[in-house]
Amino acid sequence: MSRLTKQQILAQLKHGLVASCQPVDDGPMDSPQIVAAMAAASVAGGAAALRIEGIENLKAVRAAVDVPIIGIVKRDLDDSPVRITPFLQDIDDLYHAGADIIAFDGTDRIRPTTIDACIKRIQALGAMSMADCSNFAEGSYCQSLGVDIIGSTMSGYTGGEIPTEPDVQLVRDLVAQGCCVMAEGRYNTPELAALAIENGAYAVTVGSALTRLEHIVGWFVQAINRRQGA
Ligand SMILES: CC(=O)N[C@H](C=O)[C@@H](O)[C@H](O)[C@H](O)COP(=O)(O)O
Repeated sequence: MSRLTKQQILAQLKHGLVASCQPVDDGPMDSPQIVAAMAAASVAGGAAALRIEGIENLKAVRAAVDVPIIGIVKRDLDDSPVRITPFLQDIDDLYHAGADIIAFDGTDRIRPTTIDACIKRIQALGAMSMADCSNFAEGSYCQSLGVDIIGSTMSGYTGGEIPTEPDVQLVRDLVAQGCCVMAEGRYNTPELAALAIENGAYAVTVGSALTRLEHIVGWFVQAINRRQGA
């Protein structure tokens, strides 16, 4: 498989929309064929890149599109809250399935593999790295270790109530620190996605609002029910 260079990937990503095609687990759309169709439809709509979970999904998407793919593997571990690409083997598998950028959890929590080891493995393979962080300290730390892209992905997901709005302030702070920032997490409308870019994000990733049909339908139903006082 021919691979994009880092320069080509960054040029393609710049100020672009990344469509995260992650169906609801075990839902009716959770199959590689459907994920590949979502990915192709997203590219047809103008997505600059894709974020894909799981090796089988990644292989199916790689065969269907040419745009850069951010690959992740999600696991539920017994002894760590870290879910996104926790093992070095996951990194190898994602690379060989065709990921251009490999994202991993960059939070400061108990984890099976150090952040440093993840970065070194991704670099050794020649892929680009992305750290999914929840706050400024984590983002700065990952940046200091040489991660290519810092994502705001985990903001709001490491404890407490999940906010409804995206963490635009974190994007601003990381940009001011000199990071190449992927705004991600709850950018649920076109206006919010545009706001991320306005605030200096290199690119913005949108998932639920594009590809989790159960969530989207639920938002509409809830709005109707609220209006009716239900
Ligand atoms: C916290 C976590 O595990 N986030 C995941 C990371 O891959 C996905 O579940 C999100 O859908 C993705 O980050 C995009 O965000 P949103 O769906 O809000 O547009």
